[in-house]
Amino acid sequence: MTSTMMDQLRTWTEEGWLRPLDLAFAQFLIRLDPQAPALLPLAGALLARLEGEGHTCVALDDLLSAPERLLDWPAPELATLATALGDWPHAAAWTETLAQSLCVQITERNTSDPANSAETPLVLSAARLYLRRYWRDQQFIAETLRQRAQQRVADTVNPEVLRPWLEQLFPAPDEPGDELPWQKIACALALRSHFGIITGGPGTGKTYTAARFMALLMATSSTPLRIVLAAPTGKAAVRIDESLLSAVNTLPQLGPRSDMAAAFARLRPARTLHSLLGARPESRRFHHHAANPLELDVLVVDEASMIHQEMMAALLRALPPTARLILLGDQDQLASVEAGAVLAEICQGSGMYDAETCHYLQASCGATPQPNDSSTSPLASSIVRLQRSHRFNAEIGALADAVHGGHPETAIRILQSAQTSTLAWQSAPTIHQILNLAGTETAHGRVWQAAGQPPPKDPQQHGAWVKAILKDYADFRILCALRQGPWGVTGINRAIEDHLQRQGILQSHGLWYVGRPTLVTRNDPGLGLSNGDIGIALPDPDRRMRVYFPNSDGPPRAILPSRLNHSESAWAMTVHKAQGSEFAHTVLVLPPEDSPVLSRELLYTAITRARTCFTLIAPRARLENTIQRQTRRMSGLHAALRNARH
Ligand SMILES: Nc1ncnc2c1ncn2[C@@H]1O[C@H](COP(=O)(O)OP(=O)(O)OP(=O)(O)O)[C@@H](O)[C@H]1O
Repeated sequence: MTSTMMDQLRTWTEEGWLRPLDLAFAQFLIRLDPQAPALLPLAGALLARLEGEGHTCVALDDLLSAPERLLDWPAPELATLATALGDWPHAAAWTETLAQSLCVQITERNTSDPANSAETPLVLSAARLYLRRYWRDQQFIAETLRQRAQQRVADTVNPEVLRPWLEQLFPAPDEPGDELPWQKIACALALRSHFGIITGGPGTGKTYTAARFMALLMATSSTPLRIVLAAPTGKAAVRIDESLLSAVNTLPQLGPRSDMAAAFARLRPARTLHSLLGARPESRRFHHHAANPLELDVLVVDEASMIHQEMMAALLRALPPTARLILLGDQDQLASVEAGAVLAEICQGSGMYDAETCHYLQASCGATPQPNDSSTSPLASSIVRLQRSHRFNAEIGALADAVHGGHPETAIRILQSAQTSTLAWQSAPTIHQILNLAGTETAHGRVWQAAGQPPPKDPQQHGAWVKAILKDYADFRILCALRQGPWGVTGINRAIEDHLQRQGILQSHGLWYVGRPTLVTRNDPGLGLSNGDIGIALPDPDRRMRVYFPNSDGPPRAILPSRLNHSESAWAMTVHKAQGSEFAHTVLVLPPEDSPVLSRELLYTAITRARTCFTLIAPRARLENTIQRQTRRMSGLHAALRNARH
């Protein structure tokens, strides 16, 4: 029976429906437990395959009721899978069968049984099957966040004392007609406990609010605080630096202003989470952990939707229990590339505040939401969702709302009736449209032109020339849903490079050419570069090619191309890689054929990258079913947050 199952897994691997890694994991389980039932290798291979898609567990009811929603397999393979699963048609049958294996711990069974509490590679808990490390991280995150949210900071400012400070920082309601002053509420809640989340769409004032929270901490603390800013990627770290700078400029006088401005200046530059925790090359371990915690009092992390589960666990382990953690992010954006959707899971069911919290808000903010004690998450009172965008162009905002709400007809109406150049839609896509867009009308065209000119000889002028080119490049971006294929990143990058060569603009000598935008694809601590950083290959004053990277603290950094071992061209990039960035003009290309990666969250994320102009290149049918497809990552974190431990 088990050998027949292994044959089937091998066939699926040869046909490409499972990865060699998935098969290898099934083989590993069988080596550990040769007598195991046939369900074990099947469960192991599916679990590994789905982990590769970002799920932190397999929810058995989801798998058994609708495997086609989870696995992008053709109908015959799905039918074979359904037959294979037929012997274990419900979660209880899985529990009974997998309880016979040495490889699975069933958490609901008697954990005093040594066989059951051993460090098995798999854990089955509440009808969800996990790789042990995911289960362990999930339980740790849930337990730690519950404790943090419930623990009040020792020196909380009295709400009556806080009130005039908050009135000074948030002088008027967000907008006449706004129901509640959510930014003020977010600030007051963040001050009260060791954990807080400020979520909301783009431009809703997350950084604006966080800056006021930090200013209040600085103004009211009797001792100097060690405040650290961080983000999951280098790009996002640069952006929070920039946003914070403009937020500080809008701060009212709060105590000695010059001190405050200097104190904020000392917070920069923001760190990436990898560098903050002290990532070690080729290792999952970090320099900072529970026994060697970070030395800080307050940690503010931006773009928290990009934090994957393993990173969140590492961060919480390294955080001293007395330190405050504030997460900023948009829960509706695409989740991290790696497994988990931590921010969305934590924020699920938020927006309900218990009576004690409402009492505190009334006293400190002079306004409060209705108390609601029926919340399913103990963290709900630590989370605030900001409602109104202060930056967004109305048409882009309306389109983002229609997509987020799952209304294809409304989205199409908005795109078709756009009166300004803010929105454009090409519903019969051709590669020429993309080349035209990238070539003439936009900042890319200026990059090409500038790169073709001789570089200034004077170092200062040269620095300004490089900065201007980097800025032009940062104003325009083509985003793709897919990596491969003619409508994916590789196809479009190649089409643009071929086009430039035909036009005589690009003089290519192998991989590198003047004007090549270059995306770093792996962290390189030696060079001080992070996965996702983008530079442009340009001549230095002596006409030697260097790749120049933006640097918020000074002139662009020049790196020898030969030192960039992991990089690719970046005329186009994936929506995933663009997370944490914004461009004046964003173009999104969807392929003509359907693909499971085309989801509402991906489209929402792409639209919200656009600051002033968004162009969609996609057939109508693709747009419709992209809006209809909602991705849901399987995870037990929300349930674990509700249920303390199980
Ligand atoms: N209450 C407010 N009154 C006036 N301006 C505001 C207010 N809140 C935010 N803004 C302005 O709106 C803009 C966007 O704010 P901010 O950068 O804080 O938003 P964000 O939610 O952090 O954006 P992103 O999603 O891009 O990170 C900024 O220019 C900020 O100064």
